[in-house]
Amino acid sequence: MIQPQVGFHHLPGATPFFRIWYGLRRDDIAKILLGSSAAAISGISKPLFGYFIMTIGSLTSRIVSDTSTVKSIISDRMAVIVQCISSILIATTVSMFVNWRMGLVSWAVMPCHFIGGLIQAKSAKGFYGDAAIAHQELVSLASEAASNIRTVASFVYEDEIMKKAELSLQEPMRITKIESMKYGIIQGISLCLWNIAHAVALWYTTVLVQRKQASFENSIRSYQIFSLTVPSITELWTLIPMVMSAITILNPAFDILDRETQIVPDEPKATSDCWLVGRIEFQGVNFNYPSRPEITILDGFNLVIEPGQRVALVGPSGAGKSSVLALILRFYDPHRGTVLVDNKDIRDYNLRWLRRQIGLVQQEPILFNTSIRDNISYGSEESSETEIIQAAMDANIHEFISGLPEGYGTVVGDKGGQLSGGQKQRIAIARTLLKRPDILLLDEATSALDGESERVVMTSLGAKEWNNRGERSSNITSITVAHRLSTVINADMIVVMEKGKVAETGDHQTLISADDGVYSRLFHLQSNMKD
Ligand SMILES: Nc1ncnc2c1ncn2[C@@H]1O[C@H](COP(=O)(O)OP(=O)(O)OP(=O)(O)O)[C@@H](O)[C@H]1O
Repeated sequence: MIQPQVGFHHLPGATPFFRIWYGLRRDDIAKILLGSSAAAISGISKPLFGYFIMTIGSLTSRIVSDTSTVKSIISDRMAVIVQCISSILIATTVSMFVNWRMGLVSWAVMPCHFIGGLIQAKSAKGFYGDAAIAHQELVSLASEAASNIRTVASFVYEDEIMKKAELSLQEPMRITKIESMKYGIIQGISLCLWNIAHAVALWYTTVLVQRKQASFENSIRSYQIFSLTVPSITELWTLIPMVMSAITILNPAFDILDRETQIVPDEPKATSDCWLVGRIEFQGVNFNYPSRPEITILDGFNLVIEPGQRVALVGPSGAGKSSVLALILRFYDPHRGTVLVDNKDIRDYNLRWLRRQIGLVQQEPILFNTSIRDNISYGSEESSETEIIQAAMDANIHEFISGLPEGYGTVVGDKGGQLSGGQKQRIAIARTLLKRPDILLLDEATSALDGESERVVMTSLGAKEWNNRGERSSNITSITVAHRLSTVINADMIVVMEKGKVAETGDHQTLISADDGVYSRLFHLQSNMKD
């Protein structure tokens, strides 16, 4: 199965706080604070990722919780912080004006609040961070379990999932308990410092009155200004830790955004108005997945597919068939060697344009919880009803759709759950045909169809040509990956793969006549199983 590539592109690296407020880059700040060499040593440069490896759950959790954190930092907390700072400044000026001695005392006791606030900030950091991580793990687990609910239920795995959920919360809960106790004590100390500041200010007020250095009215005014401002100071110091902790939570979110894909979809920029003829060539391709660099998947792989040819890739599981399709779609680049499309290196095409010319149908098609019509026209929204129906006919699904009470307006349910596997596959084939691809990649795309249905679909796909593109009328190039050899019997060329290499090529008749060949052995094995 081919996994889709998800790329996050070109977001500048910056710490969240500064990125939000000043748009400064992280390495700029590091350079300012530490000097450029420190930035290099600390590895602050942007990470490069060939592939994005993350569960849907944790990604969803980040999107939901982190974006609301950004909102709360920007819209709520920052407004209050600015309000506190301005009221402190105004109050200090006024109290200096009323009685400068009192004004100075107000400033003199400020360190009590600063120290209390700093201790709070330090203790709050770990407190919020752990809760966020625990939440993320739980969301990931819940989303995975919910999206695979049938597998979970069929293995009676519900209790295990509950245990895992409890387990994932145990350690953070232990840490949170300790942290909340620490936080409470620290909060108490900081309130104590707050009261000390009040007591000192009040005591000094009485001293000033006794020494006649201030009138009773002015000293009361000055003390009132001070005491009314202290809550702002305290609030400021309770908000700053919150913002600091929120920034800690945001760091992983920005780490995701800072990821850059090695395969940039918009380079080179130039696209083409033409279509592809459909010639594909693999020249000495060596390939391994970035997540498992030690395992060679394709080893000196050579293959030429002529325009309009119907090619089948067969071979034992794990031979690298789907990986060949992944390279044509440029989900990955080969480690060594070249993939050519129409005699041009695949890397020289604008990737988005190239992918638009290629249709892929996978074994487990992804359908959306919307109508059959919308599912078929996905990505080809400008298509007419006639074109949608024609695509459905080619995929041998029109009859079934017409028989439904709501026809093409029938909603297919979450992930197409209200349809059978074969119906989903045929809708996915119709969707891909509507895209009018020049190259069609079928990865076990008809595995859920019965023999007759598969024959109709494969015959229709084999004869497919897009006549309405000017002078062009050649068949589309198709590559079919299949385990069931009856699927590929009519292919123009069957490529038998073994351990990342081409073991045999030829049409069905040629390959079957080689008694000791891999294809012949597989074919007879499958025929015997049928008997
Ligand atoms: N995303 C991935 N990361 C790491 N290894 C992978 C990845 N996808 C596939 N592989 C490994 O690459 C090898 C070839 O996989 P591939 O899917 O191309 O084989 P295949 O011939 O299509 O197999 P099957 O017929 O079972 O679908 C396998 O050993 C598989 O474990």
